[in-house]
Amino acid sequence: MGCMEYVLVNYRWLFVCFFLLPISLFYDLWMYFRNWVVFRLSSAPSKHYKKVKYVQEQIVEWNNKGRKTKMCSARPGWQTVSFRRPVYKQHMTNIDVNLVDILEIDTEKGVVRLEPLVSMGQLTATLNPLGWTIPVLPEIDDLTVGGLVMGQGIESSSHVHGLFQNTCVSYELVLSDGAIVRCSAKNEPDLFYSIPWSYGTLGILTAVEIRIVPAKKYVKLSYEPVWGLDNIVQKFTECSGDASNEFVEMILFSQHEAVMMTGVQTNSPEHSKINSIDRWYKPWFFKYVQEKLRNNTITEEYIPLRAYYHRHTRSIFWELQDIIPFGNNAVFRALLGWLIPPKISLLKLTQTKAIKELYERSHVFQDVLVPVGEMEKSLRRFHELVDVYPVWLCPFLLPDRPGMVRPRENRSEMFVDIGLYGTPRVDGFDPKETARKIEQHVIDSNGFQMLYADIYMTREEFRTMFDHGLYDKLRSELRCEDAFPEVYDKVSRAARD
Ligand SMILES: Cc1cc2nc3c(=O)[nH]c(=O)nc-3n(C[C@@H](O)[C@H](O)[C@H](O)COP(=O)(O)OP(=O)(O)OC[C@H]3O[C@@H](n4cnc5c(N)ncnc54)[C@H](O)[C@@H]3O)c2cc1C
Ligand SMILES: NC(=O)C1=CN([C@@H]2O[C@H](COP(=O)(O)OP(=O)(O)OC[C@H]3O[C@@H](n4cnc5c(N)ncnc54)[C@H](OP(=O)(O)O)[C@@H]3O)[C@@H](O)[C@H]2O)C=CC1
Ligand SMILES: CC(C)=CCC[C@@H](C)[C@H]1CC[C@H]2C3=C(CC[C@]12C)[C@@]1(C)CC[C@H](O)C[C@@H]1CC3
Repeated sequence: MGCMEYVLVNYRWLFVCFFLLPISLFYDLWMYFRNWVVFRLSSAPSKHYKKVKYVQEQIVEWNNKGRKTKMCSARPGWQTVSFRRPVYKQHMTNIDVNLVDILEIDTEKGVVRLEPLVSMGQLTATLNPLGWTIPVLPEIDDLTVGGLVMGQGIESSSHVHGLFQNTCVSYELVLSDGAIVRCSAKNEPDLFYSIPWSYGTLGILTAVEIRIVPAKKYVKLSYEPVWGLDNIVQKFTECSGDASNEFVEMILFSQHEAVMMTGVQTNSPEHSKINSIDRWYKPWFFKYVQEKLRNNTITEEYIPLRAYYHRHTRSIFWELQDIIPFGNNAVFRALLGWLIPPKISLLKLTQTKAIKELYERSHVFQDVLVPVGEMEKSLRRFHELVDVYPVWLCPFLLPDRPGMVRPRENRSEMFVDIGLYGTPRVDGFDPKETARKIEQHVIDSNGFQMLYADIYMTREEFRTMFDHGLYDKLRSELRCEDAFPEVYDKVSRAARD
């Protein structure tokens, strides 16, 4: 390892603090200015169909040239919120999809109409001041509507509303022949239910309508420390089944220590208990939550809604502690905390081969979705396999609807997302072998894996985990076979570098 490489691997914070953070700041300022101009001129939203026409033209041209290679979006791999880069983009026809705007907020119909590249940060900045929100708002600022619809999205309100796609009302798509189609549960239900988890392999998404619900100014959040795995699972199951909780989330700090968080929105906070956790000088959220384990008491406070939504953005869950080890230090926060976090896309763009290999060898990013009844067994198994803490636990309701992901018993079922992000502490950790064991556990538990993470399953195993019945039918009807790859060929380890 050369000298420069050694510094970049072992002192990545030097590069991040002195180079990446200032660049992230300029990038944010540029986007802020761009959005401000767009909003003032109101020009881009009115140009939606002009931009969609451009997508159509590219697909028609691809047809005219003989449908020779498959298609995917031209969004560069470094911009996506996942560790891997999509190598498949190199040998496919890349369709330029410049659709970044919030098109319309229709409070009478109760929907917001969005282009696929609208990010979660942009959406909360727009909707929340107007007194509206969407039912499931995934917490990382840079996640996009298109990625969440075509992939999957989850948040602490999912135990009531389901996954991100379960809150969508309609999709607008350009198909492989260049035609535009609009589908909803009533009109074209087969296509509507096949789009989630399809990873852009049925068509190019150009707009989405999502339900909106009134937003209040604060979330009244309660923190309850829980000890002992039995109690942890019992408390989690109880709170997830209680629909009076608008938000439910648990963070597991060891196999036997957790903090349960439940919340409701309110406009009447107790002023002495307001905590704006998003201020730059405040501790990182997960560290702050961990402090709650010091006392065996339930505490409550009022967090501004947008700060609650993006509570894990500042520390990228707990990933930033590996990049800037002193990032949560009070002095650092006071002086430079306002520059945090570096953009995930820039971290990806600038990571060297050595850093990438280091993460590959000694890091895990996995979100495992299993029925709540399998939670205890799964937590024990993942403790044996990786011993990574904190662990993110988020419940979600899986409704009985057609599509790739559905409950086995043909009735809605409560699931838990077990998020494993960090450095495994087990001896002899082997990323591939461990991932295979996790996958087998998920299949045996009638669960699913989030597909942004590494997938080592064979095609047959993948088809066992995800129901391809409706998807295959639609791919054949819409002439997708020579137009778009199968999902497996976009998400398997072989397709991503
Ligand atoms: C009615 C209306 C219509 C609009 N229509 C459009 C449109 O069609 N197209 C368009 O592009 N824009 C539109 N806008 C502008 C709108 O998208 C946002 O105001 C704009 O994107 C600025 O958002 P921001 O996230 O960059 O700004 P800021 O709120 O200043 O945020 C700056 C950065 O910090 C992050 N951030 C801010 N607060 C928090 C927090 N509490 N926790 C964590 N991170 C945080 C943000 O996500 C962002 O990355 C519209 C606005 C309104 C009110
Ligand atoms: N809280 C949460 O729920 C979190 C979720 N995630 C994961 O992150 C992913 C989203 O990341 P993000 O960077 O936004 O998205 P990505 O760019 O990673 O896109 C995900 C997939 O959606 C496809 N896609 C996106 N837009 C379109 C479109 N307009 N038309 C057709 N296909 C499209 C992409 O196709 P193509 O390959 O052709 O570009 C890609 O296969 C989700 O899949 C989710 O699982 C990550 C962190 C947190
Ligand atoms: C809440 C859910 C469902 C998932 C959260 C997953 C995220 C914590 C990870 C998804 C992609 C990850 C990446 C990184 C950190 C953790 C994620 C955001 C890095 C920024 C870590 C540093 C590397 O150099 C680049 C990584 C890119 C992907």
